Amino acid sequence: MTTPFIEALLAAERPLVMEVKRRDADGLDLIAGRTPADIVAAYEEMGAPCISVVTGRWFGGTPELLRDVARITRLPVLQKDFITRAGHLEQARDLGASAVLLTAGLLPAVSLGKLVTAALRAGLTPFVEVTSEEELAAVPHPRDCLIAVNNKDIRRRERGQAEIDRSLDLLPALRATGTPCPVSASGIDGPAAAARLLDEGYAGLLVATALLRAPRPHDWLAELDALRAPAARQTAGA
Ligand SMILES: O=C(O)c1ccccc1NCC(=O)[C@H](O)[C@H](O)COP(=O)(O)O
Repeated sequence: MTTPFIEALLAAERPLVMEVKRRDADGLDLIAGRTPADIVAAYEEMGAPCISVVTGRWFGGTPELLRDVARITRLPVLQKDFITRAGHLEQARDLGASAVLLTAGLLPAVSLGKLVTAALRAGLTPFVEVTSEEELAAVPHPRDCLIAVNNKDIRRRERGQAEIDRSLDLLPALRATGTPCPVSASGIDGPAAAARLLDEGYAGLLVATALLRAPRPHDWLAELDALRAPAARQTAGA
């Protein structure tokens, strides 16, 4: 089963989930005086197939930020927060989310299973983040989930260096689950890392800090396009 969030990403020529996030892992401002509407308009203009909104407090988010973004855009919206209960899923849907982050490393396997099932029943795409094969093995219904490898460690508040090799190493295991849209998330700091992940076979990437900090985001994306292998560009969005 695919969902609007997964379909949008799979159909995109440049499959980047572009994120609205108020603060980086060190608490530094990422917004620079822009409104959520400014950021969403820029992302839409740059061809984002989907938008992510961090509502987690560590990153300066609030539920209202999700509601505001979902009201402005017709693109499918992912909520990134510490979702641990079915009530959070209802709240996400009421605020306008199409997809919800479920962090495998923070949830006991039983809870992850219940939340994936409840999200699917509620019409929400489970965006399940993993950092290891053990966490991946605990993801139920992988064909119905979007599974993402997080290159950072949320238990360390995403501080420190990203490990892009984690995504590269885990890709065969992700594919073996049958998940329709493997995604690499967090710490993708420039066009070179993004191009490499897409060329290696990732169907989508999630990027916040690098795009929000880019002095000229269009140039960032143009460089990504130029770096991607021609064959990969042809098959993307097919
Ligand atoms: O990963 C989580 O579990 C999490 C939970 C609650 C709020 C945010 C969470 N993660 C944050 C992110 O995943 C990053 O914002 C996202 O991947 C973008 O990373 P970056 O491009 O490095 O800003």
